[in-house]
Amino acid sequence: MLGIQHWIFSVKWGIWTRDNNLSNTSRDVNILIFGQTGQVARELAMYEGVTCVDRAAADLEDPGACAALIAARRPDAVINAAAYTAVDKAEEDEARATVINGDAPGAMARACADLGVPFVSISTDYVFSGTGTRAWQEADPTGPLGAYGRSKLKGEHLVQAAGGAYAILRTSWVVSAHGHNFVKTMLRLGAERDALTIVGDQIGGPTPARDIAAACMEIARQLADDPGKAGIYHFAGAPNVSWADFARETFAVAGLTCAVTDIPSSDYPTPAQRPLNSRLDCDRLETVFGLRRPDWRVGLQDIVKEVSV
Ligand SMILES: NC(=O)C1=CN([C@@H]2O[C@H](COP(=O)(O)OP(=O)(O)OC[C@H]3O[C@@H](n4cnc5c(N)ncnc54)[C@H](OP(=O)(O)O)[C@@H]3O)[C@@H](O)[C@H]2O)C=CC1
Ligand SMILES: Cc1cn([C@H]2C[C@H](O)[C@@H](COP(=O)(O)OP(=O)(O)O[C@H]3O[C@@H](C)C(=O)[C@@H](O)[C@H]3O)O2)c(=O)[nH]c1=O
Ligand SMILES: [Mg+2]
Repeated sequence: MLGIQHWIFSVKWGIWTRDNNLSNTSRDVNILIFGQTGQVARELAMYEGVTCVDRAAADLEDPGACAALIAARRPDAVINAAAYTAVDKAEEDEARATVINGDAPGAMARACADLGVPFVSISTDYVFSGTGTRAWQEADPTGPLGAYGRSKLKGEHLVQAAGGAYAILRTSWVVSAHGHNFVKTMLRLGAERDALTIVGDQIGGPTPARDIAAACMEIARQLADDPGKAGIYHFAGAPNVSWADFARETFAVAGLTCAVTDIPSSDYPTPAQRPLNSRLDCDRLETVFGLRRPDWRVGLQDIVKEVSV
């Protein structure tokens, strides 16, 4: 049930947006973010009115503690930007990944539903099997290929089951100037090597963490106004590319000379299998929230600049 708390939040945010003509957060609004060091968490930390909690303050291996923190702090909204994201390592550590990516967001969602405040949780293209070439829609059947995808899918199910004003934002191929990601790996390898072989048969939308943070903030704001918008949404950068082409574009932007040869996924064996088709159909998010796919080539310019300074 969405109660008085929810109503106050909606009014606070409404006043801010009217006065400032900005789709941004209010000084008076208090948004709790799980995660502090991660790619998306670091971008969320740039907003006013947010409090990021790290592993020491809230360990997702203890879902009950995460829920208790929400109940004690009574925030106006919660965004979960913490997760077990080591895709290959998850294959041998599935129980831990499942608590962190499954049970913890479930507990957070229930605590938010009890308080009557919006909850935004981030999920992944890896909940899909990757068959075909059509872009995945929100209602398409899931079929994760590995432990990470299965653990994130459990999180989706538990968040949905909690009810409340939730949004599950499925994104893909997150990149930023911080933490571990493909762009940073390519900037390092591209400076060391003359040539690289990169998989060319996995296709998806690279998504700057900064754009994900902005989307999460806007979704939380709109959910406060209209909990009827609760649901699963896709959000990925455009245009879709292969990892090989993404590497080429990264080298071009960075001015690095490194030849890229396309290889099939079968020539790049990893403990976890990745989906070949990671294309996400993002129309629903645009229709309901007015949020469009960001052009990752714009974000890439910023990331390369920020990494090299
Ligand atoms: N990275 C990607 O390519 C993609 C990510 N996603 C999803 O987007 C979201 C954000 O990902 P991203 O920013 O890349 O994540 P990162 O891998 O950059 O960061 C993960 C964050 O989670 C925290 N964390 C991990 N385990 C715990 C724990 N037990 N308790 C508390 N905090 C913990 C980490 O903290 P610490 O520093 O202490 O380890 C870190 O802050 C996640 O839900 C992820 O599944 C979706 C699609 C693609
Ligand atoms: C370094 C390197 C990678 N690759 C391939 C491996 C892989 O298929 C692809 C990308 O490598 P990564 O290690 O970034 O892949 P990965 O960690 O699986 O990335 C995924 O992370 C999780 C958290 C998600 O949710 C996904 O959306 C996705 O971003 O590039 C090469 O082909 N050659 C190389 O030299
Ligand atoms: Mg990775």
